Order: sequence, then C-alpha cells, then structure tokens
Amino acid sequence: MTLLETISGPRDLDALSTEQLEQLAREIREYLVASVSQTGGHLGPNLGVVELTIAMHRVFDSPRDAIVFDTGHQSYVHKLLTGRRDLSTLRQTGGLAGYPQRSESEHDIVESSHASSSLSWADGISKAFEMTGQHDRHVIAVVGDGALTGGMTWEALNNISDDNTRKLIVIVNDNGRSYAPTIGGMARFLNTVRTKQTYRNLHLSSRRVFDRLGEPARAFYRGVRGGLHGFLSRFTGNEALYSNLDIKYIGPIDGHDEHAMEAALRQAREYGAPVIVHAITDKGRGYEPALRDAADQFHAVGQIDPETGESLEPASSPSWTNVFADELVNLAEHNERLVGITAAMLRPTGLHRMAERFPTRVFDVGIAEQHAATSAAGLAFGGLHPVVAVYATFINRAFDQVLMDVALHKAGVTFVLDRAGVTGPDGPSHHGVWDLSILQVVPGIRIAAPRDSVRLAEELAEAVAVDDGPTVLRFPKGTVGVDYDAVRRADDGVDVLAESDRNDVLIVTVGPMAGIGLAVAERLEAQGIGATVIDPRWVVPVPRSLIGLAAEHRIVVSIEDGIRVGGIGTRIRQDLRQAGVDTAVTEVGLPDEFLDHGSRADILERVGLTPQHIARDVTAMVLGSKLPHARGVSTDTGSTTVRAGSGDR
Ligand SMILES: Cc1ncc(C[n+]2csc(CCOP(=O)(O)OP(=O)(O)O)c2C)c(N)n1
Ligand SMILES: CC(=O)[C@@H](O)[C@H](O)COP(=O)(O)O
Ligand SMILES: [Mg+2]
Repeated sequence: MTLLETISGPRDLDALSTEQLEQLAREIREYLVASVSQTGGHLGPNLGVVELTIAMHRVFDSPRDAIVFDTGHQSYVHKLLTGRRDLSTLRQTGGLAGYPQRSESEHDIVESSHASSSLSWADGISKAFEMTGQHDRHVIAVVGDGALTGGMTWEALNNISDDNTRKLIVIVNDNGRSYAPTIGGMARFLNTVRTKQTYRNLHLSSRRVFDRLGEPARAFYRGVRGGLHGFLSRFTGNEALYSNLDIKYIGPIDGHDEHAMEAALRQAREYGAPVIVHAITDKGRGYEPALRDAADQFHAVGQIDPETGESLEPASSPSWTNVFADELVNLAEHNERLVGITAAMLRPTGLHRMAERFPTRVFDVGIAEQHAATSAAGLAFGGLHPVVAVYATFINRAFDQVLMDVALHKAGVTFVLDRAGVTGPDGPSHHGVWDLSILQVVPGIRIAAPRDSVRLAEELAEAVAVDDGPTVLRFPKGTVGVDYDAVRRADDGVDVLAESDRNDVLIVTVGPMAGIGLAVAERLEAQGIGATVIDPRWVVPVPRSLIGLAAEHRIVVSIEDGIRVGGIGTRIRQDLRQAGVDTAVTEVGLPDEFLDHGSRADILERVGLTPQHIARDVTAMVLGSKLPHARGVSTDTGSTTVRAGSGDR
C-alpha cells in the first residue's frame, strides 16, 4: 500500500514524518503523471504545488479553515488529500471536475476557473468570519503569479490591507509563468526575488552547513528556514511591494521544501492579520518533459505518453485557432495597422504566430481582459486596428469596457472569441455560451460566426476592415471540419446552404451549427417538410434578406451554440415582429443553466442540440401538434399562428 492510499483526509497528514512527507510528495507526483497523462488536464501547474498543498493542509484545518484556489486548475493535489484519490474520471462526463466543486467535497469553495478572483473571495469570507464571531477560522488563498496580473487581485489587496484583524493568508504560488513567462512590472518584481543573489546565497550556504551536520541539524534548518527567509527578506527589499500595503510579507520560501513551507505557514497562521507568503515553485516540477516544455511547461495537456510527454492524440484537420492564426498573419502582412492583444494566452489563442512574424505588433497584457479591451480602444484612437483574442467565456469580464470604451467611442476593434459555445471538459465556467447574448446589446456592434475555415478567413478580413465600431468573430474549440459551400449568396452576404421546393421551414444556423442545420433539413425533407437552410455569416445586426426569407416561410428555426435566452434567435424574433413579419420562430440553443463538464458531444446530446432532437420538435410543430418542451428550445407560437399553407414556392 502506498502512503497516498492511507490519506483519506487532511488530518491523516499530521502524523507523517519528514521522510514520509517526502515519500508522499514523490507518490503524488508519480500518480499525477500516470493519471493526468491518460485523462488530460493541468499537469504542469499541479506538479508545481505538491509540497505547498501538503504543507497548507498540515498547518490549516480545512474545511473549518477556508481554502480558496485562484483559477482552480491547480487543485488536483488538494483533491487527492481530501478524499478523492482516484482522478481517473477527471474532466469526463459524470466524473471529477478539473476545478474545485462543492458537490464533490466540503473542502471545495470556488468553482469558477476565471482567474484573479481568489483574494476577493478571501476578503469576503474573512469579513464574514469576523462579523459572525468565528475568530478562530482562517482563510487561505492560493494565487499564482499570473493571476496576480489580474486587476481584481489589486482591488482585493487594497481592501484587505485596510483591516489588519482578519486571519487571511495569501500564498503566492510564484512559478514565474502564466502559460508563457508572466509579463509586466509585477512579474519583474517577483522575479527579482526569485533570482536575488542574496536569497540564493543564503539558501545554498546555510543548507550546505546544516547538511554536513546530519539529520537533526537538517530538520532544524528546514524548520526555521521559512521564518528566517521571511525575516531576512525585510533586509533584501523583497517585501516592499506588500509592506507598503501594510500587509506582512513572508518569503521568498522554497515552495518545494515542505518543511520550509510549513514553518512559514505556521508563522503566518499565528500572525493574526493578513499575511502574504511568497512561495517560489516550478511549474512541472519533477517531470522532465514538462520542465523542458518551453511553450508552457505542460500547463494543459491532452493524452500524452507518460514516459516521453509526447502527445498521443492523432494529428487532425486544422483547429479553428490555427486557421485564425494563419489568416491573421496573412492580413497583417498587408495591413500594418493590425496589432494583436492577448490576455496571457498568446499560444492558446494563436497570436503566437503573429508575434513570431511581427514581434512588435503583439501585446501580452497579462490576465487582464478589461485592460485589453480598453487599451485596444486607445490603440484604435491612435490609428491602429487592434485584434483582441480571448476565449469567449473571458469576454464576459470585459463587457463594460467593450460597451463604454470601445463601442461608445466607435472604436474599430476586432474581438476574436475562441472556445465559443460548449467547450466540454473544462466545465461550466469555461463554456463560451454567453457572448452572443451579452454582446448583441452593444450599440453598433457587428458579430460574425464563421461556419468553416473559408468563412473564418472571409469574415476576419471583413471585420478588420471595419473602423467605426467593434466587430466580433466567434468560433468553437477543436478542429474545423468540412467546408459548407453555399448554393447562393444574397446581396447582404447571407449564404443559402440548402433549398427545397416547399417553403415550410427556414433554418437559420449560427456558425458551425450549419452542419446540424443541414442534417435537420434532410430529416424534415424525409417527412415531406420543405426546409431552406441559411447561414447569415454576420448574425448581428440581423441581415435584411433573412427578414425577407422569413416572411416567405411558415416557421423560422434558429440554431446557435449559445444560450437561447437573449441569443440570436430572440434577436431574429424581435426584428421580425418589428418588421411586421409574423412567422413563428423556434429558437434552438443552450438552456440558461451552468452546464457540467463532459465531452462536447455528450453535453450537446444532453441539451438536445442534435439533428434528431431538433427535427423531431420542428416536425411536431409543423404538423400542428404541441411542441414537446425540450430543454433549450422555446417556441413562439403563442402570439402567431403557424402559417397554414401550401408551402409551395
Ligand atoms: C480571466 C481569465 N483569463 C484567462 C484564463 C486562462 N488561464 C488559465 S490558467 C492561466 C495562467 C495562470 O497563471 P498562474 O496564475 O501563474 O497559475 P499557474 O498556472 O502558473 O499555476 C490562464 C491565463 C483564466 N482562467 N481566467
Ligand atoms: C485554466 C484555464 O482557464 C485554461 O488553462 C483552460 O483550461 C485552457 O483551455 P483549453 O484546454 O481549451 O485551451
Ligand atoms: Mg504561474
């Protein structure tokens, strides 16, 4: 039996000796590589927090003490130590979440994977403990150096520093990277600490002395080093940033020395006021393939060979990200006004290719989407055309900046939203399902949803040519798949993908839902129901020719990979009514619920976003029976009658 198998909860850690703790750390690393190489996940970040998490659970008493992970992708070790030793179902339908999840454990608090929120959570929880007389409960936030580049962390620190009675400990997990090396002045400050000769000399010289004196001395050295470094750091200027905020600073601590971490955390626990413990760690620690990975030290991996780290996933047709990356470089070759902005996700969003070709024309602003959007408005004011590339779910955070800095000032900024729609394994906070609903209310915005790689190139070129307001391009995670050629294109750019000799149903597909729309049309034809399938390409504002076509059909069915509430379908319905067209509308999309993690296919099946579900519901509607109430489907038949009719062209 391994030591890890004896750990059913954090208190089982208390009796372990130094040697056992070192063995446990080894076993956890071995397990993480063996398991996550099969399931995929955030291998690098979790290899970097093994000793830190063990020390944290030994010093504090979760769940009485509240532990908050920032972003939450580095919580696998926490899961292993809190009764979830089997990670084999990680991120799979019905399996363990890749982030903390309250339904899994009382030890889990923050489920969102949106970075930089942990200190605000900790601020609120610690205030609540104070105000409810729970003075013995601590709050511990584990925040990465990357997450520290997000504005919320500074808003929270500004508040936390205002009240030094709260038992709030911030563990800065500083591995010097987000995906790539973390950018900005904050990172430079932290980096001085990491590389400070004083710290390194002290560490090396004192360790050598004690090592020569044998185990008792070694144990003594490890026990005091955390506090020693914290104390000494006052003379090396490292604490300046925090102590000026009137927050005690302990560090830098070797985040892989479990004893040093424990000593520092015990010191922090006894301090009785907000404390920052600065841990120096390595993302991918203990696993050579990760440490060697210059791109992102195995920040997020698919299935890999545990020995070599090589990907086991078959090379497939290009990803949406790669098509975007190449097309943007092509456009930038001929348009020197184009500049790119990423929020610490240069490679994941594909901007690395433009950065390689035009290094001075791509900006990494850190995990700072709000700043990215408003800085883009500034770049546009200065005569450039910024392309802000973020994951769709993260644009939520910058809604006000898109509205009040970009759109209000009619700034020509293009937002490229990758991972739009159901993403799958990353769970509810990662599905990019809200962008169509929240962005379409922005005055003057234009939103395109390419259905395939040809349209992505077309619509990106069209977007960057617009300089009098925001444009948006959104596409899903994964490979692009086949191209869907049009039968014809209307003057306003709407593509007709399929027609019938009966005008029973107009199917309006948003982006890659074109495939589903065409499959639905086939099923309807088999029932003798005629369907026209169109791809508006630019879905906001609703094109005029779509309104005209709707007037010629009995029913409009919109299909979108976004929440139905406030989605494109509702926009179409409103615009039809405004134009005096009373054709019934059925909006097919996602329910306005948080969708658990799982494969994209499983989730789409679960919510009925499949050709068979949609065709069944539309058939029932056309044949006049009451539409069965499928999740994610709403039918506007109350206010209008389904057009009786010949349906003949
Ligand atoms: C608001 C937001 N933007 C972008 C991301 C994508 N993202 C996930 S982890 C990560 C890097 C986090 O770096 P750090 O906080 O240093 O943690 P580490 O992975 O180094 O442990 C980023 C950018 C996110 N989760 N949230
Ligand atoms: C934690 C986080 O936000 C990212 O690491 C995200 O999990 C990456 O998602 P993809 O794997 O789809 O790039
Ligand atoms: Mg980091």
